[in-house]
Amino acid sequence: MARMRVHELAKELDMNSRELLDKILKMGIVVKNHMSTLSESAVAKIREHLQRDVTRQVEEKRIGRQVIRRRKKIEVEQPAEVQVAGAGEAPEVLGQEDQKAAEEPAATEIPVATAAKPPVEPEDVAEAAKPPAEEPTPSVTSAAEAEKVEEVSEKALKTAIEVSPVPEEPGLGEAAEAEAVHEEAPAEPMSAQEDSVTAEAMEEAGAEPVPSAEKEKEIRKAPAEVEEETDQPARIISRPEPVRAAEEPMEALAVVSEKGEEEEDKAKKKKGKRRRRKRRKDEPARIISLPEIIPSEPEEEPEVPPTVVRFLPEQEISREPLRKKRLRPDEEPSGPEKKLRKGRKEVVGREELYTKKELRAQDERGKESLRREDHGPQKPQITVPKAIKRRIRIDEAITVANLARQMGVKATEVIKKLLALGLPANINQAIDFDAAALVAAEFDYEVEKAGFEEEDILQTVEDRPEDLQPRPPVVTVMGHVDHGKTSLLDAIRHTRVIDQEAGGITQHIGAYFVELDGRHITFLDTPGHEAFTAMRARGAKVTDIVILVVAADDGVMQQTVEAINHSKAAGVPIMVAINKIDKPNANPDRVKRELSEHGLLPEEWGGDVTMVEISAKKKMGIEELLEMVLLQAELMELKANPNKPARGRVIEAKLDKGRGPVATILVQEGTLREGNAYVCGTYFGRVRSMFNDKGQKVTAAGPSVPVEVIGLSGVPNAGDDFVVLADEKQAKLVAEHRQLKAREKELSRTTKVTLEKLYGQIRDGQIQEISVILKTDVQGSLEAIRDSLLKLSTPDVKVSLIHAGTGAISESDVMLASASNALIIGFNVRADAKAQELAEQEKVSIRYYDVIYQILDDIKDAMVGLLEPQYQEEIVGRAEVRQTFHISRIGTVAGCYVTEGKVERSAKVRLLRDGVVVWDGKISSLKRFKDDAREVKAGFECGLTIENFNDIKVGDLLEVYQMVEVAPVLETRPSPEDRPQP
Ligand SMILES: Nc1nc2c(ncn2[C@@H]2O[C@H](COP(=O)(O)OP(=O)(O)OP(=O)(O)O)[C@@H](O)[C@H]2O)c(=O)[nH]1
Repeated sequence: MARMRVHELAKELDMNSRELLDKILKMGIVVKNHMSTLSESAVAKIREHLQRDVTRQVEEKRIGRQVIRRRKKIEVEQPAEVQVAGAGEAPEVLGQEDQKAAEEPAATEIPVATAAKPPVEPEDVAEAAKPPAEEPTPSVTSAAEAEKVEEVSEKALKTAIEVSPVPEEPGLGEAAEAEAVHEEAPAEPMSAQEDSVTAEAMEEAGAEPVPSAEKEKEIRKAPAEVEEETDQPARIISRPEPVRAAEEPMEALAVVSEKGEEEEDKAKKKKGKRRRRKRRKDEPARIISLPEIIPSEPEEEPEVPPTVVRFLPEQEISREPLRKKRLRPDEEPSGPEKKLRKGRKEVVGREELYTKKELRAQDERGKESLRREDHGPQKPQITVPKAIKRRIRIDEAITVANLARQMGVKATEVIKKLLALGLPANINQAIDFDAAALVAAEFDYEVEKAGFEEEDILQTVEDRPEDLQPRPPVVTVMGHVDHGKTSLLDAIRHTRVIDQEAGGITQHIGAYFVELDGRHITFLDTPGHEAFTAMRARGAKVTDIVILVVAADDGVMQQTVEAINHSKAAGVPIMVAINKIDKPNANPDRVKRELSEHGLLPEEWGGDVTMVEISAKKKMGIEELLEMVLLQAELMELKANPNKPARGRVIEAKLDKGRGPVATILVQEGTLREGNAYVCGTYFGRVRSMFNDKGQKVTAAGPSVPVEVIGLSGVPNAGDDFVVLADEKQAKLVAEHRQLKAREKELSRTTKVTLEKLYGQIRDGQIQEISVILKTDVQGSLEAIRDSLLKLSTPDVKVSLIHAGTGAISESDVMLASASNALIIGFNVRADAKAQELAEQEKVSIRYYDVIYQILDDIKDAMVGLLEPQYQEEIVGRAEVRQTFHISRIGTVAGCYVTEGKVERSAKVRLLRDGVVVWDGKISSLKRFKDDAREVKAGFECGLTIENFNDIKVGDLLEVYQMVEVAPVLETRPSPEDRPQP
């Protein structure tokens, strides 16, 4: 027999571990608790001691005639006194079994084991050894109970059970008792003596000593190891699980007894399902080897309470710090625990991850973020561009779309603002600088006039004085009609150009280059002040000297004066050529006198105007005139720098069938060469080839030299500039920019006033008067029409005569009309082609008449249109209400009888009650029976409803009326200030 533990021995002896423990202690054998190991000699001693105390008796009692109750009777003798180390009290002696007590329910039979209580009967002990939870309250009178008692008694023959004085609770079974012992065990400190005894006993068995209490605690803290042990069959038994606590003694008894399978099986059956399950799980062989294994593994120390063993691992693991760096070397997991950690998903608390300091820091940060959240989430903020970015550069006009894009707003917003400003425009329409500035201000943007960007490219460098060289003068001929301008140019050309050329074929290029004694003069073959003005209107200042031709026989005429004025305005010096001196009625002095009246005083009269008497027809005084021109040029010190890229002006341009666009360019400065890249107006290109005024091909043209240039991408306008650039790319850039500007300008150009639009413009407050430019064929009709027009003026609308004159409608007239927003009336005259073209460009309205009263009627109608429309009430019909109906959703329907005229669906209605107007509104519905009607005539009945009015009563009178527009009547009384002008 090997060593045994107390509880195993108790099981073998079929008695309570506590009781056995007490008995052992009383025997003087030092044990700590029921798990303490007993040496072989101690076991033998205990057995011997207990067996002596048990005697077997069978008690028979006749209950009836045929019934004899036979009971096993265990008589417990007074055990021999054993000296118990450390226990001063004498062992208790069990008294005789009370017969009656056996018949009482087991629950009540279980004695409360206290030191003061009487001994417990053997039957009671046997009963108490069974798990009370599985055993119903037995009735000792039943046969089954008799058998049970008999079996227990048989076991009791081998064992002596001594009831210990350990306190018990009534009804508490062995299992609970055992568990209580288990739980108490760890708390009980093991004395040094006990340790030594236990260790000694273990040494005898060749096993390792039982670990100390401290060690045991450490083992409990190593849950993984304990958990791992559960996989080892031999150790399962050694682990005092709570569910098995009550079974352990019985199991041990069964194993150790080896009395036969029968006894064991019987015992198993009585233990119920849990017992059977245990048996299936545990293999006998392992159980047998139990004693040898237990001491070899200190961590198997079954001192650990079952509850602790079961739940401790996870608790302990969860408390394990996650971070390895925090682990001390002795805390490092190893072996099974390490494996366990690998395979298990661990839940680690925040407190285990961070130190207290870190946690405090995190809490502070959390509070800070909460404080920030208190302010609410940040909303997207609309960033306002800097002031420098809120400036928009506009040349002369800008499209609505472009403006909106530059401001970063929707085009519709811009259009709305424009409408609010009274400037209706669509998205593609260009608005001028002023309108753009107004709209931009609405969006907090500034508009600044963009310095012409191309100026950055077309840089004009001031020439140094030493670079300047004398250049030929450029001369324009002006004069009144038929005074001989063309004849003069022809005379110069023939004498100075054609006559010198062999062959005499001169190509007309609009300019002549005349040589006189090695000196040159450039004549522009565009006589007349219209062209001069047109050139000037484009900013082209090409003429150095004006030759004013005045016929000696005719004197100063209207266009002579205009030419004088135009020249003076341009600041161009004038030289006078008194022509037709060959005529007999020529009177040069009269001409000089008349010219002096216009500020041109001849030199011989002390003035500064050179006057040369010539005859174009007779070619007289031509060279003298040229000499005087050259002299004038010398006085003017006309100079230019020929050593730089050329700049010039377009004198004339046309589309040649064979050569494409051809332009006559007057080089004003620099030298134009073949191959030069240039920009000309809105076109660009390279100079493919050049020809002079004689049709000769040239490779270079200096200042004041007219050349015909081929290689243009389009036909430019007269007066356009011509600039040579470094490369064609730059030229293209400038040209495209100009095209864009021209387009915007064209789009922004508002149509000038027309007679048809006058009314609208006056109504919108744009026009308070009608401006007219009158051109007639004769002076007489001019005066008649002028007086009639001025008489049309009324206090509401004023007719303003901007300009009146005889002759065809000229470009000047168109330009004037464009500038003054006037319309042109031509009486028996027409506009010339250029004027017509210009009028189309400038959107100037020209109206032609041949009957005076038609002019007056049209103007009068236009003026009438200017007046606010007037409306007059017209009664359509009358009706009386004879019945009313109220219909939900519709309201009150008036059943009426039309007494007069008719009732119209679209008409207005006035409701009269006792002669008082109660309501004035519109008819909302009109029905004839059930059908909608457009009108109901007198003598018929109808039903009608009035818009937004339901208080219709029987007897009300309805007056149906409509507002009719009445033509306004103009007051014929002229304004005092609108007297006919001289
Ligand atoms: N006797 C005489 N007749 C001249 C002279 N110069 C021009 N004429 C005549 O005057 C008329 C008009 O001459 P133009 O050269 O056409 O005059 P213009 O100024 O060019 O006329 P417009 O082009 O209509 O403005 C022609 O019949 C010429 O023959 C001249 O010196 N003496």
